[in-house]
Amino acid sequence: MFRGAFCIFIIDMKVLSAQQIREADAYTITHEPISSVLLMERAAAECAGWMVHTFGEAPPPFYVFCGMGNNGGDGLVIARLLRDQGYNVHAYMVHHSATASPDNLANQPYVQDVQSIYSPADFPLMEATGVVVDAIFGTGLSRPVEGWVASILHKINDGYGRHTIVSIDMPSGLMADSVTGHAACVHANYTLSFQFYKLAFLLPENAARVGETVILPIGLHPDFINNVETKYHVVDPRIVKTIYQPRDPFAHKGTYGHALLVAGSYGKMGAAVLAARACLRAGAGLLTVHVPQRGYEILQTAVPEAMCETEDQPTAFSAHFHEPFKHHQAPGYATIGVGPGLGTAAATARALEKLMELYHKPMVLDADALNMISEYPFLLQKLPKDSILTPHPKEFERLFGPKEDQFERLELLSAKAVELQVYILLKGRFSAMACPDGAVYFNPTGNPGMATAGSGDVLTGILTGLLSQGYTPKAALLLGAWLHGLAGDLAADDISEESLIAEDIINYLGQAYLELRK
Ligand SMILES: NC(=O)C1=CN([C@@H]2O[C@H](COP(=O)(O)OP(=O)(O)OC[C@H]3O[C@@H](n4cnc5c(N)ncnc54)[C@H](O)[C@@H]3O)[C@@H](O)[C@H]2O)[C@@H](O)CC1
Ligand SMILES: [K+]
Repeated sequence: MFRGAFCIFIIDMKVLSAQQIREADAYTITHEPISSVLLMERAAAECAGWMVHTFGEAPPPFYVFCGMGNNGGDGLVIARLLRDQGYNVHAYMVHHSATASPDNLANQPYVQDVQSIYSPADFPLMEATGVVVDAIFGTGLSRPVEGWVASILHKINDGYGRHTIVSIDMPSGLMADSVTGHAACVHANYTLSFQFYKLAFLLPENAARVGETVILPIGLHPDFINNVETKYHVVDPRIVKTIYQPRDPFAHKGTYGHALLVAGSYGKMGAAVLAARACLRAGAGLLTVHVPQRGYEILQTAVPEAMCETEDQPTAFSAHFHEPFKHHQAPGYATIGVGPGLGTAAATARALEKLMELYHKPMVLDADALNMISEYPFLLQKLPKDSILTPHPKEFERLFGPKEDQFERLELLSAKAVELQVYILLKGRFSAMACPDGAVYFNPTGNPGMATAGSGDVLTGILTGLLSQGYTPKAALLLGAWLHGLAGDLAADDISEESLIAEDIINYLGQAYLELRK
């Protein structure tokens, strides 16, 4: 018996634009109410607290570079608070504008010995080690940083590796919602971002600038956050714990669905094996794997828990599918995952087309299934509604065309999910998952060790296994991407990122599930 879709209320972490953050700020000041200078104090106190907690054991000298807006105001307050705690703090004011913001001005009298910087010649000599606090520009940056101020940012970057660079709210020079390109920008080790991720942090081209993101709550008003409409979201533990459904004590294997995986071809049976193992470890009740005739023994030996089927009339040693999948059975499956190691033979593409004509529940399409769709774009119109597509950037480009930068790619991702009424997961450091309503969720789990052969096959298996159990496509997608990344993180903690192989992600999936129970 196939369990019905879970009814889930999904909460999430919104990604606000710079303009929306300003509105959140203004709303909080009016409705909490709190003065803007006290809100600055609260934000800066969070930063100073984080620094004491992180660097407090062997206090380094702190070099705090302040701008003339409110980001610089934060810097001034941080300098004061750290000095109050007895730390050795050097403070600087980078005079990039003629006037300072009112809250910056209000804080200036309380910080003594602030050295002014008017040109690169004023840049200080710093000790070999220390913490550089970058509070020059935040969300108020309105254009690329140029001229002597750009030189100051470059000089800060010259210390990267010797100094720990902590950017307040944003690395100075980074545009929050648009392309920074090659413009000058601080390269931070840590970015202490107030309350929200900024979209720029989630783009691969900015990874080296942002470093590790730490989100610090500063008490912006919950009414505003709940009501503000955003397209972009970051998945967090609260969301996945809400989605996750512990097992029913009265369950039997039929409760968790019968999944079909269509995968493997000559030389690529490993992809089928990995997807099958991942599907079972994700919790599918029953699994049938459809492989070419010559992959039969491999699959049966490597994954004894799965059932295996081949073509009705197998061609001897057939390397690809020449027969349609078992069409008469297809509708009975809870879901179907298609693509890992499948090959792109014309006969296989025809079989895929027939499968999509026959099967109307959401399926998972990856790898060669996507490559065949790129080759025969009319297949896009035959995708079952709410299916999940999981392209890596090259597959995405083959499917939907090239884009100049990730901002444009995300727009296209969202538009295609709406147009085709499917879910599309664009793989990357923060995999971006677009929904049929246009919303885009970023998954924060995972590490570079997962950039390894077969990692995508494992994700296909996990998603198929979750759909099979009755999770809705959206729930399966958000939970599956999270679990996949978390299993990779747990594996890397034990065996290193370098040694991590796809099988390890499967082996740590159980521990990732246990984390959800904590
Ligand atoms: N929005 C919020 O919720 C809060 C914001 N706070 C801080 O306020 C910051 C935003 O402050 P502001 O709006 O004052 O903006 P910023 O402090 O980021 O910068 C604005 C200043 O930079 C100048 N500027 C912009 N682009 C420039 C360029 N390319 N070259 C030279 N000068 C340039 C502007 O003329 C202005 O003087 C946030 O990043 C955060 O650090 C916190 O103090 C408290 C809460
Ligand atoms: K900054």
